[in-house]
Amino acid sequence: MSPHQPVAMSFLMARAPVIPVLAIARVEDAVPLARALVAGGLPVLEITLRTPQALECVEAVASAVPEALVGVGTYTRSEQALAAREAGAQFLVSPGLSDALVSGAMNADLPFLPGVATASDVIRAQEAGYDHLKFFPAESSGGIEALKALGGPFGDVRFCPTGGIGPTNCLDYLSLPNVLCVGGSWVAPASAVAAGDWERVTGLAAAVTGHYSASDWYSVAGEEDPGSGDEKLR
Ligand SMILES: O=C[C@H](O)COP(=O)(O)O
Ligand SMILES: CC(=O)C(=O)O
Repeated sequence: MSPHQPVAMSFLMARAPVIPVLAIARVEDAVPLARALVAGGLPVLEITLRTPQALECVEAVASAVPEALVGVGTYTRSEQALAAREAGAQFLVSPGLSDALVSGAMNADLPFLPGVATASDVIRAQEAGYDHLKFFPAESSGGIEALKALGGPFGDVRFCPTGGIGPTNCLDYLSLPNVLCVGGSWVAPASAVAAGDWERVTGLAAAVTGHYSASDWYSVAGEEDPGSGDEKLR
């Protein structure tokens, strides 16, 4: 196990209540999308390898949005780890766990958030040295009740549930003692990204974080604030 992994992952997972899970279709959307999420209080971003240009997006965000902590998601093949690191990724997220993925993450010296769905998966992750885990797919793997049950035998494990989480159930997940944050795509809807509606993205993020103002949005978006700066986005 990489000795710094639990510290780094615990920091990342405690940094914000939601890790946006992003599949970015156009490289030019990556930076404004990242800025909009940061402005809404969500600086830890997972850019998934689900689009061919994902690593270009990581590179763009890593160099243009220093406030963001950008990682690569949908890490499913060990060779992706070094490519992610070279693009500027600061962590790796996978829907699952394998020996090869662990080796790849260690070779790249990147913190790794492996995906688990069962007690046996958790034991396997612990054997590999990981106690900060993604619970995926959260809703269809038993959701909140499953996390409560896993909290019995695995009281020291901390989870980032992902899959089927949105504005109506995220606070219930976040209230669990073994949940540090949740992952989800709802804060960056494809329709908002396609339309360049960054203020909507910031509003969805701020609806969870709750304390970000319009002036923050204009400041991070690099635009002039036409208002007083005190108006809430939501
Ligand atoms: O595959 C699912 C994504 O990782 C996130 O799930 P979601 O779209 O339900 O938030
Ligand atoms: C779902 C997930 O864990 C991922 O794409 O990284």
